[in-house]
Amino acid sequence: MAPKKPLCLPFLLLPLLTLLLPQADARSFVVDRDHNRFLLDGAPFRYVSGSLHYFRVPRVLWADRLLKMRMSGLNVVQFYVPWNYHEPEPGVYNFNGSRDLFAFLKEATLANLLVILRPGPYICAEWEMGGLPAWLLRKPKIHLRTSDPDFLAAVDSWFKVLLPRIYPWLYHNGGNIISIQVENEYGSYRACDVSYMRHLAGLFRALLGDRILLFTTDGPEGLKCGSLQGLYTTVDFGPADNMTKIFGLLRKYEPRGPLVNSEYYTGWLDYWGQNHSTRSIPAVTKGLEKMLKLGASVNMYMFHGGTNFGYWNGADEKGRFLPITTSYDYDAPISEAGDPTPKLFAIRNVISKFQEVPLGPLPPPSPKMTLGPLNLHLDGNLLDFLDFLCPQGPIHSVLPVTFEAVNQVHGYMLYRTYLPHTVSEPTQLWVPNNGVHDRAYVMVDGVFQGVLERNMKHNLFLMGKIGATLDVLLENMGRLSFGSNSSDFKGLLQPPILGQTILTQWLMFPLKVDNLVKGWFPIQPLKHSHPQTPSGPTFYSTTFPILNSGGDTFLFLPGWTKGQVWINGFNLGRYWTKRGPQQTLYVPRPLLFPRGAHNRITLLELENVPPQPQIQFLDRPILNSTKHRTYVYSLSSASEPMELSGH
Ligand SMILES: CCCCNC(=S)N1C[C@H](O)[C@@H](O)[C@@H](O)[C@H]1CO
Repeated sequence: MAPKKPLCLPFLLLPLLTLLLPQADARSFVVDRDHNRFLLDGAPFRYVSGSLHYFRVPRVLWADRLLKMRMSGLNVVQFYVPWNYHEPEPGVYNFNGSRDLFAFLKEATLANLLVILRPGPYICAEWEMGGLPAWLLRKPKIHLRTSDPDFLAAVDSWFKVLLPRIYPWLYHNGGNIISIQVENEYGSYRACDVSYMRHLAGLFRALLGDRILLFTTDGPEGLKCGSLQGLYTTVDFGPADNMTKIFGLLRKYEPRGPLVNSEYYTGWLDYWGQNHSTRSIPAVTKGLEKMLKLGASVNMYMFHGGTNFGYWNGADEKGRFLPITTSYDYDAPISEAGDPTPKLFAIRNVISKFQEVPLGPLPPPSPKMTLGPLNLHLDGNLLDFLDFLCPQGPIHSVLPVTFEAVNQVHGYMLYRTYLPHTVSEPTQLWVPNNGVHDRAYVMVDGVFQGVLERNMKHNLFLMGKIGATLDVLLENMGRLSFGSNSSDFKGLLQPPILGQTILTQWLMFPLKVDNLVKGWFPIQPLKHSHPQTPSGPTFYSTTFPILNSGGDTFLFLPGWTKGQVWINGFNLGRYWTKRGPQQTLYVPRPLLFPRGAHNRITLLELENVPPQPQIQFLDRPILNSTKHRTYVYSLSSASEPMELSGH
């Protein structure tokens, strides 16, 4: 629903009223440079905003999260628009269900929250490829985030679809969007292509008109290259940063107008294999109070983080490739499960010193559910399902090709060849130039040999007879969302070498695992032609009813290694119990069928299953376990876990 038209007064009354009343229809949000503030409808306005990403929360929970943000004292919600979430293929658009951006805008209105929109085209956000669609890489030489004509053509095409749909939602048109960000921390990107930024600014102006406030956001080191004449300059920094110094730097770009921190970090992101990140409540509230005392407008990043469901996590490059975890809890004021935390109440208390906070209690934490342990049964080795996973059959090439070259965006692709000679002694298999993007699971005649991993594990040793089938399952762990200026292609980027032999003649099977899991389970594989060893890529599943009315819950996979989970066909995301720090996956209650119906859980375990293939549903998350442990929780949620073993 587009916003309502302004009230239509009987035309005889209007001239009189416009003389008597301030411009009743003069909806406006502007910068007042004379008084270093914003004006909303002509009155001084300071926003206290929070980031919530609709693409990380099931649609049925949007209203709940936005209400909690409003009740926390916020008056604005800030969010990105991921291009790749809405244009999965060139010219194919999806604004449905949990991708219905306009339904989210309406929910924000209903929650009495104004909106700061950040449509990119690049958004970073620890999101797959920073929001850019992977299909851009089908032109391998494309220069992302520059005035490369191929890149700009795709950007123009996308924004000519999106921005006209945004136009009615602009505040002065009756909507709730008060400002729009152009690009994202462009000053942190080595290209520093000012004509690209000018192109974007011109496109936004052409499609959104000249009244909407357009702005940029950069870290302090990025202001030089990220700011642009005609776009309001804002900055981002966290509790530990030197606010006086940074705002002083900002004043070099915006000598007058309100100070704005567009991303005040309330927590931080997590990487698989690194320690869980937190930010202390005193540090966060101290910095917030100092900014509000300065009269600054602030957006807290994140106020509610949510989850990287499916394959949507991104990755950073900090010395090595670091994929982001499935949980985007971010140690945010509202937890991943949507529960108010002590940090929220502390922030709410600070806000209440500066502006009115809605009366009434915050909604309580949602009901939680424990269940299990549940035994999972073996459905079959992934190789047994190849006909279902790749119904169109393989692509042949002398040398292996990338995911992008065969239009495979997410997930997995199987690379198959045959041993050109017998290797009767353990012989090294490796891929030159760190060319495994990102993890490879190696089988010989269906028997799991081990793993190769980008930056981490460059070789393994195997034996086999001439003509034996060598299968290399490649996993895309999420494309770089920050740091690298190069395109993050996925798959085998170089032909593997066995001993001294470059392996050629490859069959590539792009795998549609989600279609299989959604469609046919439990299916019986056509043949169990592969040894049913509980190692290597294997499907497990079971069904289960929920007790009484159920609740939110956290899937715990003690003893499992790494893989993907689906519940009732919904791709819950990646687990990596062995590496951590995340040990549980958030399961929103709405994903589960009510009491009596049977829910189905399916796992694709990529490496090794525990001796007893069991799972549990806990009533609390485990996000900071840096050791692989095995716990058994008693069914009563009050008890602490008993640690069975540490290894
Ligand atoms: C390790 C730094 C990753 C770069 N990202 C940074 S600084 N951030 C700024 C960026 O604009 C935002 O989208 C988020 O990505 C945020 C971190 O949560």
